[in-house]
Amino acid sequence: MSPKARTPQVPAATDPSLIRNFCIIAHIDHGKSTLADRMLQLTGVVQPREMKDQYLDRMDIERERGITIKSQAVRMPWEFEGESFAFHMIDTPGHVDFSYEVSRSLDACEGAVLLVDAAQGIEAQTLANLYLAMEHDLVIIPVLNKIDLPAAEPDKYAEEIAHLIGGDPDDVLRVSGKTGAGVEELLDRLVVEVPAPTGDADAPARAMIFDSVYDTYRGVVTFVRVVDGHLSRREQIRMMSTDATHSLLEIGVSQPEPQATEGLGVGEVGYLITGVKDVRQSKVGDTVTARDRPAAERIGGYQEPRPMVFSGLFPIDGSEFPVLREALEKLQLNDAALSFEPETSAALGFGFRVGFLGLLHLEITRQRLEAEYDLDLISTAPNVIYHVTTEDGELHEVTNPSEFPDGKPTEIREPIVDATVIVPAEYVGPVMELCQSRRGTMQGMDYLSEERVELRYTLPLAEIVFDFFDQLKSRTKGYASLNWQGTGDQAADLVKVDILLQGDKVDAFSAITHRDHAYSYGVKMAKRLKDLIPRQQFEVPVQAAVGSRIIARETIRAIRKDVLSKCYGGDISRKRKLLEKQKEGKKRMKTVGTVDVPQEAFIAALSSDEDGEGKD
Ligand SMILES: Nc1nc2c(ncn2[C@@H]2O[C@H](COP(=O)(O)OP(=O)(O)OP(=O)(O)O)[C@@H](O)[C@H]2O)c(=O)[nH]1
Repeated sequence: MSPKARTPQVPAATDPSLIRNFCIIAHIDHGKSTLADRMLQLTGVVQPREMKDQYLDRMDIERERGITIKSQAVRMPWEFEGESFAFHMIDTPGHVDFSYEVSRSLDACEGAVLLVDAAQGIEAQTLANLYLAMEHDLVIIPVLNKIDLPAAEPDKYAEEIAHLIGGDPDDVLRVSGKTGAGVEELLDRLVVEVPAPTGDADAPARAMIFDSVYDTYRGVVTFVRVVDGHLSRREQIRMMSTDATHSLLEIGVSQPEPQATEGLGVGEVGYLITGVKDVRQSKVGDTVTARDRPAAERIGGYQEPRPMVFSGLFPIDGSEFPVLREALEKLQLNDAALSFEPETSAALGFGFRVGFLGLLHLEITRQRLEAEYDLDLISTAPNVIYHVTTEDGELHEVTNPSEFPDGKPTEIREPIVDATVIVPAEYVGPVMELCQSRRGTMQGMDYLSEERVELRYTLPLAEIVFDFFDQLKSRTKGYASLNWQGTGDQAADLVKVDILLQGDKVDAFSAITHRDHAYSYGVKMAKRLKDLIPRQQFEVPVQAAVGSRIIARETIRAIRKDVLSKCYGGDISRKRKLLEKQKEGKKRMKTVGTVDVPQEAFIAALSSDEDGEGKD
């Protein structure tokens, strides 16, 4: 956080009737950050010359990818009919993987701006967020954005929105985050339509944590929304899930730079700094109370984040294992959904089995580990959670192919999701084909308008975590939007495919697939390894097997790599150099059984399909 926070004074809006807490929910790229920027400017909390695009997307990685990962709360003053109000705007992430974070932010609000791109209309993520906001009983203010675009069709999409949420198309506000048109009117409407927070000011303090950030200089910064009572600067606080107590070093609000205050009252949204360094001491979803006058009950209603996808992360340089552990521990604070435990692989050495919300979450985490902690990593193929019952009646939870029990299971269950795809009508065919090839079952189809269709499918999670979204985009020229939500599990005919080198299993390549896909996976991996592994002194069979049955085989032919053969004559120093070089080369090899495999081969084999072929 910046040490020289210079911002205009915001009235100490301890009177809850003058507070409005809201968030902006939108599909990715519909302009949430740009609208937030305009609000910061119009309310005067950020001066024009300090303004930079997407002001709130602080983290470098967010800027790089252009997406918002962490929610953040900003306080803004607003004069309306002679009274000074204080807004707390809570920024929410827009991507499908982070719906858990969205739901936490929604809990801190009474209202939501439903922002829809006037040239695109409602997309899958708009719907998903809207349903979440409705579940949280938020007042919805529908807004069409980007009305300055020549391609904008506000009338058409106002109809679409009104059709969806009820009400009159004329009530759908039209704004441009870019030019600022309509944004003042939106702020006025927020004052009028969003209810003021309610809570018992005299009750023991209760504040809920909706975000927690690890800051290198200040330690853990915890974002809270006060529900009851008052948290004061001089108080000791208590985390209700663990009963741990901490002194407050600072309490304050973001405007958006941190501004220390004397305390936070009912309905206020701000931050706490306690000086704790241990990232697990400030849990998202927890309730903060005062040590000396603690509340009796925690604030309920939170959903624990559950990882859906697991992958092994291994440092390429084995000595970086402790750095990886520390880095994961630090990321965990920012990210309540990240879980990990140590894992050992014969092929890849020491690493961690890491749980993620989805593939984007995996990718972002990996990118942060590499960028912020300077680690080089290999990740193994993502795996969902399977429940396998063996003949002895025991139930195994399998998040890693290596845990897949031997022998014949009596039942295997896999997670399934309800997926919604919104797509122009002409692409319905290709989308249905794709869903079918991924073992999908159609649940329904609705026309949002004459040209746009909402398709609903139940699909196995394992079939969509890999490249489903990419496939969907390429089959619909980028027009489809996708959202999904876990809904339970179903029995499925799944098998573990092992890859063997010279008869030895290479653990990093085992995969759990549907029986119908086992053969194509086996053939593909065997081929890949044959191409990537250099010839050895002896013949090496590369096999794919289901149980003891071999389903594919390739052979790496033998070669005697005599580096000296080219050196006729007696230049002994040159010969020595070549021998040294060959020895160096050996060091970078991993030995699997009797076969030397360059680590690059593992990395290349595990990297995603460079030839773009799908799983089907
Ligand atoms: N013409 C026009 N472009 C806009 C407007 N608002 C946003 N954009 C552009 O739309 C793109 C996406 O805007 P962002 O504000 O980054 O969208 P976002 O919803 O915050 O995106 P995520 O954070 O990735 O979810 C950017 O290129 C913006 O410049 C607008 O009112 N008019």
